Amino acid sequence: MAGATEVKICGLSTPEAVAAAIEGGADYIGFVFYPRSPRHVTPQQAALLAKAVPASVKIVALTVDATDDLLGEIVEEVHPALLQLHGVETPARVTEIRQRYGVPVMKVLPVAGPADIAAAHAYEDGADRLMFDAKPPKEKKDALPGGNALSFDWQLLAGTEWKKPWLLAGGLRPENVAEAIRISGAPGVDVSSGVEEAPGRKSTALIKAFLKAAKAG
Ligand SMILES: O=C(O)c1ccccc1NCC(=O)[C@H](O)[C@H](O)COP(=O)(O)O
Repeated sequence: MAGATEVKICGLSTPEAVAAAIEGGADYIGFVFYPRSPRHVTPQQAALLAKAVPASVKIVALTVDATDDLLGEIVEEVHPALLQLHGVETPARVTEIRQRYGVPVMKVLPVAGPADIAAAHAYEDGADRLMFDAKPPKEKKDALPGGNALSFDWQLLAGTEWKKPWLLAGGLRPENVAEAIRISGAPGVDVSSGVEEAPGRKSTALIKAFLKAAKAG
């Protein structure tokens, strides 16, 4: 996809939101398998939603330190193109998951400062893709590992080089995504809260506006 920014719309849970992402030109759509999330879907619900997704749009299954049983069920029911690992999975666990299920993996790295960017290099060999997302707020004890509408300093990624394709996430919205791409140099972006009317409730208009702004950016 040289030249065009890849876009992932995450946390979809209705046929309307899935249709808006496809119509708007999303490259990836994400389903969240994490019961604490307002965007959580079961593998069976995701499998139904996935029926409307053309092969040109990749389905991403997002899990957080998932057990092998859950990963196996998701792979069997949903047939994702990518497993997004959003927990504290080690490089060894990332490699193990990739080998066990034969599905490419995207490891998410939480970022608050330069040390987090440096630490991400440990995942370059084992993961197929990387995603840099804002670190959850420390002061909020029950904060989710992602989907917090928080951004980090995009400049931290400017000029960095990676062996694998990567996405920028965290606090992106239709109004700021072009600037985020320009500053960070991100080849891909991901959004959840920035295309919602309320936590877990996606706006079809915001999904389309985000895609338009990111693809133009
Ligand atoms: O979105 C969630 O509810 C979620 C829950 C647990 C782990 C990860 C989660 N989301 C991960 C994503 O890929 C989000 O799109 C990413 O964190 C950006 O979120 P936002 O800042 O809300 O756009």
